[in-house]
Amino acid sequence: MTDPVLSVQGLTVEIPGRRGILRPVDDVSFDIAAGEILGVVGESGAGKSMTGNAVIGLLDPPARISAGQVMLKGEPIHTTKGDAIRRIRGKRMGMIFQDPLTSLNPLLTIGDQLTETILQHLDVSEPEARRRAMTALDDVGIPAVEDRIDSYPHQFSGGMRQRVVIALALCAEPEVVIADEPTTALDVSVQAQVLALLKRLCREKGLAVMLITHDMGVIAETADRVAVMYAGRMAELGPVRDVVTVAHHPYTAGLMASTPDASRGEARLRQIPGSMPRLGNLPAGCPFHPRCDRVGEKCRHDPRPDLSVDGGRAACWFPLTEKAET
Ligand SMILES: Nc1ncnc2c1ncn2[C@@H]1O[C@H](COP(=O)(O)OP(=O)(O)OP(=O)(O)O)[C@@H](O)[C@H]1O
Repeated sequence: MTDPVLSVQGLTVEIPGRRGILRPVDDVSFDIAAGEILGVVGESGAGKSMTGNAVIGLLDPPARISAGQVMLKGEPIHTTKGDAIRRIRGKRMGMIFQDPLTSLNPLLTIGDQLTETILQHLDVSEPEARRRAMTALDDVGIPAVEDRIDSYPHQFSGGMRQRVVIALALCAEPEVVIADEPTTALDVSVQAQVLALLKRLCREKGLAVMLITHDMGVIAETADRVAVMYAGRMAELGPVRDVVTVAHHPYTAGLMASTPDASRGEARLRQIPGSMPRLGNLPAGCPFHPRCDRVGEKCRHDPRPDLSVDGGRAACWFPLTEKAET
């Protein structure tokens, strides 16, 4: 891989609670290169959003980064606070959330919101900012931009609003984009269009994109590499085409099996039995072991192995490429 734009190493987030310290993100590491989409996938509560929020400096106290580092083009940003992190967030890292209405101000036209953001982060004149706002809207496929730029968010459909949010995240020309369930609130057909747009912009603008989703289908369609998370830790990391062909971690295989393949007309899902353990009540050994059909004695007692950089792709004692313990 060329030098990564975003490098996350050993990232750990802690939340002090009445019954002790919770670790919603535990020793998570990944890199994202320019023009690459890393998909982060897992069920609800896996720690995906918390990872994204930690990377972009948006953790709500008392949650805090307790270990590890976040490097943006080799520069550590995990200790950056206040105005400095706000500047990085607007200018160098953009964020796209699930609900476009949380990112848009209902009282301002989309043109004013874009122009304001551009003026805040780029050293350009007001007419130039307005021109760039138009280009940004054009880039995300808003038709008849000249007629729509002075419209308010509620005058757009859900899909078009999410395009505006993408324009807003990209208008200050960031290097990294974190998209947290960007299409979950949209109809399936609109979802595909918005994901295709994100992919095109990632390639054209050389963005490093972290795409957070619970949907393996979205990953298969959109991402280049995938990080599978379970109970705050990384279960598997690898190129999407390898992972969807042969999952190494039983949890990844379970996620794949519960994703319907529309091309084969599949509708019924085979859900993974059981549910993700609560953070304050993690089982001993591998946290996935109570749900795992390959569980061996080791899994009940020994912490799961680390992901090894070369060799093992999954944090599992008995990955699917090896014979299960009998
Ligand atoms: N303030 C908090 N105090 C205690 N636990 C928290 C707090 N905020 C989040 N958590 C827990 O942290 C874990 C990770 O949450 P996170 O939102 O990152 O999961 P996620 O994978 O993004 O799931 P979802 O898709 O539902 O958003 C969850 O178990 C959640 O209950």
